[in-house]
Amino acid sequence: MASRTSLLRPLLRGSHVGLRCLHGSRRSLDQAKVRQRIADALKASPAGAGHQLPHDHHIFEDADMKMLHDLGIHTEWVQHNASPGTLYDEALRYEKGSAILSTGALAAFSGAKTGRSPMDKRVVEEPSTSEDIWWGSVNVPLTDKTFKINRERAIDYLNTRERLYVFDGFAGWDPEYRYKVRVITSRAYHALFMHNMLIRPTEEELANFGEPDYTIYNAGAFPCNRATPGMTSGTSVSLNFASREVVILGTQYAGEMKKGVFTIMNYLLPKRGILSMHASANEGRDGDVTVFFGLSGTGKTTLSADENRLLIGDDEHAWTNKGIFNIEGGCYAKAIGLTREKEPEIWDAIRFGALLENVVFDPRTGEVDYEDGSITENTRVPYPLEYIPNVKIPAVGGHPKNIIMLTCDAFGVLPPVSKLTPAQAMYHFISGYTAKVAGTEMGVTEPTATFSACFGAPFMVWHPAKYAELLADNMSKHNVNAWLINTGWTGGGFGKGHRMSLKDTRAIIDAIHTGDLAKAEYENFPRFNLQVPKSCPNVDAKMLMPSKTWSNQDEFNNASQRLAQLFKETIMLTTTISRSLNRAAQRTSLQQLRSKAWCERATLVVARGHLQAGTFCGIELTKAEATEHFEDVDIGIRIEREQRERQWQKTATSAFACRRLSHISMVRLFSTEKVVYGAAPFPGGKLAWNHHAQALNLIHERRCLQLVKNLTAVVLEKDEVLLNGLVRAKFQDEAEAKAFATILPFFEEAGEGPAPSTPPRKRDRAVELLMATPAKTKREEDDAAPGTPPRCEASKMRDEPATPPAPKRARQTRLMDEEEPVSEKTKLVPDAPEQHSVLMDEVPSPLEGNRELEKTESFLSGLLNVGLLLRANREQEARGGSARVAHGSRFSAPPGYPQVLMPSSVFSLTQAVSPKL
Ligand SMILES: Nc1ncnc2c1ncn2[C@@H]1O[C@H](COP(=O)(O)OP(=O)(O)O)[C@@H](O)[C@H]1O
Ligand SMILES: C=C(OP(=O)(O)O)C(=O)O
Repeated sequence: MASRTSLLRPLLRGSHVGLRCLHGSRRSLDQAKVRQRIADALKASPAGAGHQLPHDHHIFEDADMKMLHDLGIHTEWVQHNASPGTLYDEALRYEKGSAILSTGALAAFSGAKTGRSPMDKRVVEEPSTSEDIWWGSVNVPLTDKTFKINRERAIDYLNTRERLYVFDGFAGWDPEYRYKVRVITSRAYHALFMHNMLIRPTEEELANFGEPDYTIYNAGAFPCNRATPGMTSGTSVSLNFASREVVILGTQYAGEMKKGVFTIMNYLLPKRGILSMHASANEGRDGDVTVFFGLSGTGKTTLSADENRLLIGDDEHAWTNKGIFNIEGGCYAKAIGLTREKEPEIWDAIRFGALLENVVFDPRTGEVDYEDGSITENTRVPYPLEYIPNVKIPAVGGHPKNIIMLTCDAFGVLPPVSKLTPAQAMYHFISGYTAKVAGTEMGVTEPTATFSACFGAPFMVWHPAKYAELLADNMSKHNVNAWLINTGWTGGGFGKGHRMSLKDTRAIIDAIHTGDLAKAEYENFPRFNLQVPKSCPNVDAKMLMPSKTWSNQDEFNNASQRLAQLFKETIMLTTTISRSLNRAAQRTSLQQLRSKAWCERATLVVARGHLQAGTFCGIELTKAEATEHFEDVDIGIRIEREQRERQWQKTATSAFACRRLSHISMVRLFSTEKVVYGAAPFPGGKLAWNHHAQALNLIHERRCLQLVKNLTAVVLEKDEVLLNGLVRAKFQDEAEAKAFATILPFFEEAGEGPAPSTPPRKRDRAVELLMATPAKTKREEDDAAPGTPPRCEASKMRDEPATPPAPKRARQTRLMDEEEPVSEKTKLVPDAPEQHSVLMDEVPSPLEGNRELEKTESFLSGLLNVGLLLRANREQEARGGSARVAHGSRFSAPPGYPQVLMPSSVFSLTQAVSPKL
């Protein structure tokens, strides 16, 4: 066994002396002279004998050099798309610990970081993309200024290096969706990694490469400055979609580059209506394609390498109207515990040109100990696709016949295989339940349950609904079978049971491919309502039903209940995320924010470490502004301070639950991961919450229905409804818009809270008025005399007059919320603000005339479906049945309810199949 110190000892010393003389050379030298000087230098070097003279294109052409100079890079020695042999040489000479192993693979070490650093990923917030991005804990915003500081720091560092490596390659095997990526790095190891992982250009393609679409500056050996605003550690991976750059500082884990490219593709492809997938894929002899979705460690690489099928790719794919294509040119397999018997294709791919990262080996023999995880559990081997014998090049395939969702269930509860309905497939795609395995992310040391939307939340850029909608669309068009496979634990959870055997998982996948599994008899797996086969060729039937593998049934029931609870909470979170509505709303100016009607309802909260006007779309304020405009400023500041002192939970619970919660409930609540959102009428206000379960309880049990209860609607145009005076929802036609308005009373009735204070007669009248309000055309509005207040049906209805003065040019009246019912809880808030009737022109809708309508629709349908389904579920359950929800984009309302056509949404599907507690 190799000792750690011996591993890190440089293998070759001083052999670069001769090469150094090149640094004085000027780039104006022609290439022949440069090559001659290298040859001379090599001859003079102690290791020179037999040293391979770099191929022509290893040295940049002058034009390319100029391109680098323009980026601020002035290092003279730049290897361009060097061959693996050259990169081996370079690594052996200049990178500590590098060695050629017995298989011919190159051993490389990534230093302190041996896994991804998701907490240190940042995305530049800038106008051209900010509305598209799903901001939150995955896509943490960064200012352009900080990005520039990091970029400059990276370039400064690269300029201190005597040798740099540039690799130009492609992402995407379909030429129509192919992007050019340039990687600039100070490590030969990184260049070889990207040589393996990107699609390698031919000589001709390289000659015509031109300007890249995206550039990655990998200065991972040098830390970022943690005092730079927005940086929280010495590591930073920052993406800038506007400048099309990625800057890496403070981590040499090579996976950051590959996942950086994937993140870029996850932005660019959906923007073009193409689904990108964190999935592997292979193809049968008959051309049938299988896609394996899964978070890291669930088995995408392992299971897609199948001797009976052609490998298309092991990690990142896209699905167009032609079929699927791989994004990458290589595979990135896990090496821990690797054996030839279990994973022969991967084992045989470990040869010259492949890298072995962070493995322990015997320096005398070069033999690797694959069981040794003492450097990291995340030992890896990147190799080119062609190293798998049965690979499909070009790496494209037809439309999938089977979609397999891989989950590594650390609870040991989910069956090894279940057949999914389309609704269940969407449900599991959106929830993305699995366990993070040790090592892949820094800090994860044992399997940890997680819900990673789209089975790859860390790499998604848009809201998960964007990917879910594309997947739902593709699946319905191409009649795909969907399966859920648990590659995690069985017979007990992590620590008690054991990992599903690879042999069984492979046998199950074989049976899917032969069609045997589809023909099997199925039984129901209770609580999760999954269809589980009673038998599967080459698998012990007892294995198939999880309860039968546990010795203690009480423990099984507890674990299953716990997991179901987690699912329930997560899907509730996911279905109610406001998508990018909050970003749209952010465009509202501070001036509008200062308008009295808004201020009175403002609540200050802390989100993303900044003081924000909670119910006002997350607009960031200075403390001075906050103090000037908001009476509640002290609470916000206190929270901010206490948050810093890590007393978040206490503060959140005491401050919000006792005092501010009902205040905020005025503007409705819903929640995402640990964050409670104020929804309509001012979406996007955020409250930080420490325990999302706790927050959910508050919302789910007490507030959710009030959330929908308080919606009001005005039919604006034939097909457009104005919701709560702010959010416009566009419907297919007038009938749908009217149906929407008609359904509102049902939400009101569905509320679990105290009866609304408005008498039913008034309520009916409101609906009548809503329905009767003639759709005002733009022309009619323009024709109205300036200064003439509009017909205010809402204020006619109300006992009190509308408070604000008539606007100069009013167009549309907002029908006000019903008064908030005064419950015991709201009484806790003596200063609960009043809601005022405001005319639209006074507080113009931030959504007006913008492109958010579609997103609004999705948001609304998600929101509304929650309300409808809760009621439907209750009623159906009361009758002893389960909720009835139609597949597709339509919600089938319970008998006696009007049939409501909702805009296309996957949310109704997901709600329908949520596990029963
Ligand atoms: N039943 C199983 N199915 C798939 N992988 C398994 C199974 N049991 C153990 N493993 C191990 O889990 C790891 C899966 O990793 P990998 O295939 O690289 O996942 P991904 O490509 O999804 O990140 C491999 O090390 C594999 O040997
Ligand atoms: C490389 C990674 O993913 P995967 O395990 O899916 O290859 C990663 O998450 O860093």
